[in-house]
Amino acid sequence: MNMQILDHLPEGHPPVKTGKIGLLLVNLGTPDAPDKKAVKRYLKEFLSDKRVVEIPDIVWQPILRGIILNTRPKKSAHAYGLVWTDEGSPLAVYTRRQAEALAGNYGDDVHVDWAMRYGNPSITSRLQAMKDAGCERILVAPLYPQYSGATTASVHDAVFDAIKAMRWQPAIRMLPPYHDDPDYIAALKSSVETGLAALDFEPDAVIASFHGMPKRTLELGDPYHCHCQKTARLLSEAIGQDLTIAFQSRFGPAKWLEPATDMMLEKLAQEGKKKVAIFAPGFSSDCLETCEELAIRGKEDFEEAGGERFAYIPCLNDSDVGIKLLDTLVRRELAGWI
Ligand SMILES: C=CC1=C(C)c2cc3[nH]c(cc4nc(cc5[nH]c(cc1n2)c(C)c5CCC(=O)O)C(CCC(=O)O)=C4C)c(C)c3C=C
Ligand SMILES: [Fe+2]
Ligand SMILES: [Fe+2]
Repeated sequence: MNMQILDHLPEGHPPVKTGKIGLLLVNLGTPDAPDKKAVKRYLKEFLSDKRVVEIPDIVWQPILRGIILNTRPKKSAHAYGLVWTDEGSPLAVYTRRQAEALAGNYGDDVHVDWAMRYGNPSITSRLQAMKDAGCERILVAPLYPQYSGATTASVHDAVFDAIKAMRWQPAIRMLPPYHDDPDYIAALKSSVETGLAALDFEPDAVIASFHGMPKRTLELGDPYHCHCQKTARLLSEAIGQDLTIAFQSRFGPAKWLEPATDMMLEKLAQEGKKKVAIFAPGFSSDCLETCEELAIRGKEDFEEAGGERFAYIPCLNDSDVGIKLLDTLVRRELAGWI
């Protein structure tokens, strides 16, 4: 498709650009800076999403504004400070690099960009920029291999909320979850095998740590838990090695999916499994939850419980296999458009 500026418009109709396609990679979001103020702003937006915290506003907002936003930002800002890079928050850095690596793969008519569900750059601003540049068709890729209401569906909501304000809406496609896609499993296999081969010890356990969710979401029919289990099973079969599944990042007093990663690390050390390798297949980029919670705190917890060797294997990020995977997934969804 060639970009055109529509001519033959009736008098009074504003000029419009047309004929382009957009590819928008979306990840969760991260604060603009590793300080209390920026973290508070980010957490307020994130934790006010009803897809994330499924408690009526009348009960939740006083807790959020009265307690959580007055206590958590300081602690979280400290954690972000430990992993912040010269280029910014790891999640934003890798998501930007993923978009940059894909840009140009599909010809001049496809604009590739990235956005965050919470914080910046916002989904609304990037969709508007694509529309202004003449994108009539947009593929949105929520970078979550496993579907959950809190992540995938929340991106869908934000995309359709954003285009609600447009008179002339682009056609929208969404990348489906890819938890059992053979290309995703092959990419994980390559990454885990490379990570394990680089170790100077043989792990007694290899842990696949997924972000947790309240247990209630499983009972309400969210497929997230099943998707995580299936990813781990397929990967375990592919690498011919047992994997220990665990769920990290518990938030709030409700019961979350189990076993919890921190408890599992303690248990393994106490059972005499003193050498472990851990990786996070549900995160397409390294972020606070992997760089700080797993690689720093997880290691400390494991060693305090008597563990001796601990290795963290990075996410797919913008590695060659990671980019090849994203390219394969995206090309499939762009079929018929390019
Ligand atoms: C990968 C999928 C994710 C799911 C599922 C998910 C659910 C979920 N998360 C919270 C609460 C928090 N998560 C936080 C950070 C965070 N979460 C994900 C991904 C998923 N979350 C990522 C990629 C990140 C990292 C962001 C970054 O900036 O690097 C945080 C903020 C950090 C902190 O203060 O600890 C919170 C809070 C809930 C409640 C939830 C499910 C309902
Ligand atoms: Fe989270
Ligand atoms: Fe965390």
